[in-house]
Amino acid sequence: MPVIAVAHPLVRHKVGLLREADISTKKFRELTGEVARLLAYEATSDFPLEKVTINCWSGPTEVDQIAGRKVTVVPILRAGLGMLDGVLDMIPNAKISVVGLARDHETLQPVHYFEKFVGQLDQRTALIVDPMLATAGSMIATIDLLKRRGCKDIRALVMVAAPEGIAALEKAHPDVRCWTAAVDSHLNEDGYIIPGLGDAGDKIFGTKDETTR
Ligand SMILES: O=P(O)(O)OC[C@H]1O[C@H](OP(=O)(O)OP(=O)(O)O)[C@H](O)[C@@H]1O
Ligand SMILES: O=c1cc[nH]c(=O)[nH]1
Ligand SMILES: [Mg+2]
Repeated sequence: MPVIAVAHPLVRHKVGLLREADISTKKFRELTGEVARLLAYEATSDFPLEKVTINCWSGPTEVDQIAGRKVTVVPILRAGLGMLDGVLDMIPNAKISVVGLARDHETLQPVHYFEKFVGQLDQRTALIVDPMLATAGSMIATIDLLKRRGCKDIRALVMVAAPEGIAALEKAHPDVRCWTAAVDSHLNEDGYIIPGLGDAGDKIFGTKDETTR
């Protein structure tokens, strides 16, 4: 099942708070970070462990550590930056790759304007972060870029997904799992998720567009 709706009560509660129409930029950023931490926790639950012996206060002791996994977090600009710190709180040694895409308001197609990837993508788990999976055009384009560079373990973390985007993502990349905090009803005629969050990028950056909030 490539799209996993996280049912944890904390996640569901926080997504509900994010939907308040008059939410402040500060509160939206804080909640986005908190949801990102919880999604990262869920999406890493199968990371393998290995035993190592450390010097504990009581003497040599065998403990678990994550087995040599290299991770790159991939925020999709701009809105993905709002989730970056939350994921890094959980995986502080992760490297960061950045993809810049902006949806054309008429065609809804993602327009590519920036990319900077870390090396050794063939050996890394990529955790793509973007609050919104609407048509999934931006997510599919980012996965295409990662796969072209040899990345094989690709996971996506989103806060709200539309059924249309889920279907498109499952068709284009059935091997990629996507964790979402909510699956919403549908897209409106402008490609916005209903009920959704409005324009997540504008809310995180404080560039509120009165027509989409
Ligand atoms: O699934 P899609 O139909 O591609 O839509 C989702 C994309 O749209 C939003 O970004 P936007 O293009 O508005 O850019 P921004 O983050 O700079 O605001 C959002 O953050 C996703 O990247
Ligand atoms: O609902 C949506 C769809 C795309 N981008 C957003 O920020 N919100
Ligand atoms: Mg936007």
